[in-house]
Amino acid sequence: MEIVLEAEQLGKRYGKSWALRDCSLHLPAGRVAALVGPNGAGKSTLLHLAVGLLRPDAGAVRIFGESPYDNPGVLPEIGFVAQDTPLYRDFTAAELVHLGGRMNRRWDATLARDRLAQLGIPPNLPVGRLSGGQRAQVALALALAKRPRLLLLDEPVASLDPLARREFHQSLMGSVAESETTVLLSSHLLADLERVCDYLIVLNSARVQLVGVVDDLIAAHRQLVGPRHDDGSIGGVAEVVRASHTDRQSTLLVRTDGPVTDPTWTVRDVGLEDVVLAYLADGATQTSHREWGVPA
Ligand SMILES: Nc1ncnc2c1ncn2[C@@H]1O[C@H](COP(=O)(O)OP(=O)(O)OP(=O)(O)O)[C@@H](O)[C@H]1O
Repeated sequence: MEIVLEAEQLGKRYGKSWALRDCSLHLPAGRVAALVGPNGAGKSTLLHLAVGLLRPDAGAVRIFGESPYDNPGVLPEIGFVAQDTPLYRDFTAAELVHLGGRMNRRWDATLARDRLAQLGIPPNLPVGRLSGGQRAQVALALALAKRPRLLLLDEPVASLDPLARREFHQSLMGSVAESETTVLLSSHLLADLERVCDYLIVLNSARVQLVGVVDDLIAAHRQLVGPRHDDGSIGGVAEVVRASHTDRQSTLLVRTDGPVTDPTWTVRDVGLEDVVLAYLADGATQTSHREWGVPA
């Protein structure tokens, strides 16, 4: 199994605060991976480290075995669309496609033009006058024209309406299926991600909470509902990820290590959104409450 992106105890600090800490994970080739977490979790920081825009303060990140900060030779293999889809606003889409050809050794202008024509993007209008969604499509077309082996997208659909989001994801999936590109995209839209991603990385408060193949993660978690349960082990449960209680009843999101056969529990399957939200529920707000001087 080829590993495209590998982070080992990776950390980045701004002043005294860690934006990313002890981040260890790997992304196998051919995956379409979701990078999720609340605002300020460290998603953009991880992507910027992966593309060599930031230098790690601890540990290492390697893309195809190379440090992107120390070895710019790996950068032609990476396509990156930053959060605000920065483009030269006075240039037209046609000019940007042409410019890309002058700036990149490997450049598929035909692919970019075909995509943009298919999407009805006007070629001769300055991109600053296109809609947010159209600009996102131009940025994606330019990134794909690079024929990258790894494509990093920082909240690519944030400015799109639901229909445009669906079209964006469909066209992205079509392109990467053809080219076998590995994709890592950050987003807050969990329901959308479930449709397009087969690998998941959850960040919270600068730390990795969960990494793995989506189907494996879903298969390894269950919701249990039963009489109030405050403590003690449950057969088949490796970890209680999140618990909520009423006076008489407990609802648990658990990671299993076998079948849960105790008949006092009603066992339900969970979706990706349930799993992610359970891992994000704890811990994030403690520091914030302290800093604001209000009770948690
Ligand atoms: N240039 C910077 N200077 C100081 N702190 C920064 C800087 N960039 C990011 N941070 C801090 O690092 C932390 C992680 O930020 P980052 O942008 O990686 O989060 P994110 O998960 O991408 O958030 P969002 O979902 O809001 O885009 C935050 O606490 C942020 O305030």
